[in-house]
Amino acid sequence: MRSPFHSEPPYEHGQAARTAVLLCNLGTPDEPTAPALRRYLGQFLADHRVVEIPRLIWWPILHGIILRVRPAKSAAKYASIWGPDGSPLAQWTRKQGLLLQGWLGEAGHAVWVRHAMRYGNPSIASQLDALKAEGATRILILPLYPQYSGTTTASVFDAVYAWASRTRNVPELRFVNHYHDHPGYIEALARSVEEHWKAHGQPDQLVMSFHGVPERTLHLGDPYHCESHKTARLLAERLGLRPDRYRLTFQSRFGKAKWLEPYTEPTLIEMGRKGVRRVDVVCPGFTSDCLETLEEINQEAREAFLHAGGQEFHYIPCLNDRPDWITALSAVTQQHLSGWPTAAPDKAALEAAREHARQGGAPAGRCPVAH
Ligand SMILES: C=CC1=C(C)c2cc3[nH]c(cc4nc(cc5[nH]c(cc1n2)c(C)c5CCC(=O)O)C(CCC(=O)O)=C4C)c(C)c3C=C
Ligand SMILES: [Fe+2]
Ligand SMILES: [Fe+2]
Repeated sequence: MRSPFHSEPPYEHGQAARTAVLLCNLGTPDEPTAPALRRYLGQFLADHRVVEIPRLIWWPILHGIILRVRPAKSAAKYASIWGPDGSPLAQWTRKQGLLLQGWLGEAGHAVWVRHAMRYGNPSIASQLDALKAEGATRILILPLYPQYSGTTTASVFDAVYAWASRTRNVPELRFVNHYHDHPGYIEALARSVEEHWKAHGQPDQLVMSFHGVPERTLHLGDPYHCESHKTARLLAERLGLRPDRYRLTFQSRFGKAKWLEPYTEPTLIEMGRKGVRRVDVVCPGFTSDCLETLEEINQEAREAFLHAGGQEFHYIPCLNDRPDWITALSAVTQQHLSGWPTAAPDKAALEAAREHARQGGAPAGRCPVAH
């Protein structure tokens, strides 16, 4: 009989414990085309965390109507924001991963950073497989959503649990729920607004627009509404804005149900009609520019405000690759890594751990590496 010690991995000796961070974002289509959108929306809108309608009712609507009509319309919107390197959300998320890896390295942590998408590519499962194959034994799951919502954060966690349920040797896992009130995050937001104001002066009103969710999620206990309000209050306080100088609104409503109010675009139209001359819009819940900020806010909402009588509309970009934002992400990461060793492991032990992962354990009843 095989000795139980044969399957004991080399990192048990403490030399090759390897810590990794998986930055998780929502995802985006591979191309701005109707077929790519159909694949992406098919995966996204089938998630019961996102649409909480019983399958029996939702499935015919999704497959019979939405996936026939929406892909072409959404593809045209994506085409209007697509860059030379693809989807802005994908580009910024990739860059944030690389920068965070560098920042953590400079702070003396030998931590791997990868990024993954909840829908589309690279998937959470494929990136967790890759980290494990590289020898990671401890993984911090860091969603790129500062405010917790069951529709986003918990859905990322679901994907991690689903991967873990199919994995024999599960690494140690930690999860970041939120950082909506983290001083580094608030500071980065405040500086992004202040830099804009330094260059362009101040507006009559600052609109802080967050992605919406159905209102019923608030009554069912989802903290997203409250966390968005706390972020907005902290940002306003840090900017020294009185309550009558800013508004919190919710955008991107989907379907006919009531979502969190006030809605962004109707609020901007009302402001334009009431004679507000200039508004600046910032989207603190989005950590990367994406369709919802570049098209819905900077194109559609801009036009709606100006058409309603507003004179000047300024869109303040998301945190993207701002150094103060990467510093904040690095601070959140370091707080959550506390107690996990992050020193560079012994090279030979690491190679042994990788070999272990490559061999898938002890295929011939014999452990492939020496302990
Ligand atoms: C169907 C319901 C939706 C809920 C609930 C929802 C919550 C939610 N979404 C984000 C962040 C993003 N959403 C983005 C796009 C997007 N969102 C929905 C629907 C819901 N979102 C759809 C159908 C789409 C796709 C575009 C479209 O067809 O309209 C994006 C942009 C992705 C990109 O590729 O650029 C982001 C980011 C949050 C934070 C959130 C809840 C808090
Ligand atoms: Fe969304
Ligand atoms: Fe609330």
